[in-house]
Amino acid sequence: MTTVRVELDQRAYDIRIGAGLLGRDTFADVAQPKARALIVTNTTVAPLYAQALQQALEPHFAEVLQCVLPDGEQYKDWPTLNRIFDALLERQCDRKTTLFALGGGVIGDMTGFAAACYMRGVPFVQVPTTLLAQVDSSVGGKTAINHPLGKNMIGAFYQPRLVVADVETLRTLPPREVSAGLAEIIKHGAIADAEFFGWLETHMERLRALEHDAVVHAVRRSCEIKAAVVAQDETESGLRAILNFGHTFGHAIEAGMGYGQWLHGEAVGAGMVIAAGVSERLGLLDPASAVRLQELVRRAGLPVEAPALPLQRYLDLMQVDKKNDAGNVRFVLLQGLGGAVLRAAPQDLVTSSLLAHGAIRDASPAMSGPGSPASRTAGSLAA
Ligand SMILES: NC(=O)c1ccc[n+]([C@@H]2O[C@H](COP(=O)([O-])OP(=O)(O)OC[C@H]3O[C@@H](n4cnc5c(N)ncnc54)[C@H](O)[C@@H]3O)[C@@H](O)[C@H]2O)c1
Ligand SMILES: O=C(O)C(=O)C[C@@H](O)[C@H](O)[C@H](O)COP(=O)(O)O
Ligand SMILES: [Zn+2]
Repeated sequence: MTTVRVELDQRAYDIRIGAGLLGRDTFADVAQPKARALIVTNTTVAPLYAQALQQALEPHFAEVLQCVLPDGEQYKDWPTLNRIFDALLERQCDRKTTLFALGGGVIGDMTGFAAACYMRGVPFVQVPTTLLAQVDSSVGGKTAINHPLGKNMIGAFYQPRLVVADVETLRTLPPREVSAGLAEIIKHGAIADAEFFGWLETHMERLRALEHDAVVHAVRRSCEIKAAVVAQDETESGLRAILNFGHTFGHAIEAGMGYGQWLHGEAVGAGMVIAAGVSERLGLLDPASAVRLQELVRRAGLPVEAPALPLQRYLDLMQVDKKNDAGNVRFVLLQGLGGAVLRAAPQDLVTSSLLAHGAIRDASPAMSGPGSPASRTAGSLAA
């Protein structure tokens, strides 16, 4: 087992990474022998891993309960979140109850948000079982549900007490979900560590085959990068926004297509390519580096083209983004490979990159001429 520490003073916590951690005594230091634990999971993960976690927790808690939710991004919503509160209240769970998020990012984000709200805050532990959740969503305390008009729009910053990433659980993950996790790993290299980006170029096939040493290295390095950013800027007043590279376009794709159609990691993959295109057009990123990023995304099994929505639809969707400032859309752009900046970008460059990567220009003159809806949006996008 290897451990990464998220340094947040009184709320610092460990990320434990290794094989077989669910079957070992990994949870002793979050034990509450007189209190209850509630495992929150979904219909796909429960039959695979809930029993193992139940057994690992039983020696440490008075009672271990389970709440099994429907599976899918489309259930990251109010009614499904309420089912966690129903489970807690039906069993009269008190404020010592610890929630365990067993699953991918959807379960992690919802369980964390439920833990932040229930009785104004109860402890929670992340037990991520997807690659994406192990390298990204289980770390850093962003918790949320989606709104039809925007991704992760209702939520809280609320840190877990512990993260346990058992890489053995990845063996049952469909290849498409492995690729989705690789998107966030590539993101970490692209924004913060050019050497790691180069390592990913060399080891992409080993990662897609889930070779143990390669996976542990990628999970660990991703967690180190994310933990260092979160420790400096927990609530995204500045630096933390770099973790959103690819997400302005990615979230527009997810919401625009309907949650669950494109996986989050797929949307981020295409979103990073489009954001690199904007960076290149602004002269922040050299063309060869933009090609390297696109090629690595493609080799990860991810789309490098956005879905063919009308350009104006993309521009409208991007108006709903937490990074926006007084109506100005702000993008995380690459400043060379391994560096990132948050800034607005001229509309024509954003449009040009979107059109180069799949968005469709509306053929109607009324939609594309001066004074059209597209050109009105231009004003609020300008730097
Ligand atoms: N909080 C954050 O910092 C953060 C970071 C990145 C992403 N996210 C959020 O995370 C979500 C995406 O997470 P995700 O990619 O894990 O998707 P997900 O949670 O939907 O899981 C993907 C699929 O894999 C299944 N699954 C999970 N573990 C499995 C296993 N071991 N074997 C077989 N199947 C398994 C799930 O049931 C689901 O069908 C999005 O909602 C995104 O917004 C949050
Ligand atoms: O932890 C962060 O900060 C991130 O931005 C990580 C992202 O990969 C993740 O998708 C996050 O949920 C996006 O946050 P949001 O605030 O843009 O919803
Ligand atoms: Zn993400």
